[in-house]
Amino acid sequence: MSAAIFDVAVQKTVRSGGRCFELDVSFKTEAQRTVIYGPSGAGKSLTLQAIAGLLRPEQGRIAFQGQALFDASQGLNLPSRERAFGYLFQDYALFPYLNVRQNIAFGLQPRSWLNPRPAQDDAEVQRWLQAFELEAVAGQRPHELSGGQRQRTALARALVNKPRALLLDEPFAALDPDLRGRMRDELQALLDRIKIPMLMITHDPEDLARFGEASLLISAGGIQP
Ligand SMILES: Nc1ncnc2c1ncn2[C@@H]1O[C@H](COP(=O)(O)OP(=O)(O)OP(=O)(O)O)[C@@H](O)[C@H]1O
Repeated sequence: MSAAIFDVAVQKTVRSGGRCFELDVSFKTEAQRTVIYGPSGAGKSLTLQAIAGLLRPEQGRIAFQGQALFDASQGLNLPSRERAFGYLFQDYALFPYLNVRQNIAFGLQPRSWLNPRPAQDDAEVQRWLQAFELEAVAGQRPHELSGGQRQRTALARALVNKPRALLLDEPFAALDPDLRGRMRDELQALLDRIKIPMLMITHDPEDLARFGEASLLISAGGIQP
């Protein structure tokens, strides 16, 4: 029997301004494309951050294709970089003072001066500039881009390091409805081409219909049965 792509069972309590939110999510998926769907404030982003290694749960375990990434009982917490996932933030989180090419190159693993980046890394940046038709705007900064170009830049940054899986936080929420449709087509074509597992969180039923080979419903911090 093959290992699940994602096998997650974690708990975390977050507190802010006197409020307390309990995340207690547990799911296992064998699908290449999984969508976690739920309302605002349900705990979607916290779940994705825990899987990416950006948020440390208090309890539980996270495994990817049979490899443990986090295991509280064993004190294991693989750093985000070693998990090697491509992460697309809801607001894209592009660096405003870096141009498109530099933003994409930022996704590459940092290397020391003793171990400089090989030339093929620049070829990788070039490859994604071409793939997403960003060459013409490669020297422009995020505020000089359209919404679609910003999203493609962020996706290119997530992909340039050849991630083992793509984690997408509301990838289309910042786009107007027209563009949303087009970018969904683009993502679908991309996933068909690169064939890496994808985990998406969204509150948009259209995303669920389109990408939810497996779908999970989350509300009030937990996955619903
Ligand atoms: N860093 C944090 N510190 C404290 N509380 C947080 C933190 N991040 C999120 N929360 C709280 O945890 C709850 C779940 O947040 P989360 O961002 O996971 O929701 P979400 O389902 O992704 O919502 P949305 O669709 O609006 O992005 C919310 O009540 C939020 O206020």
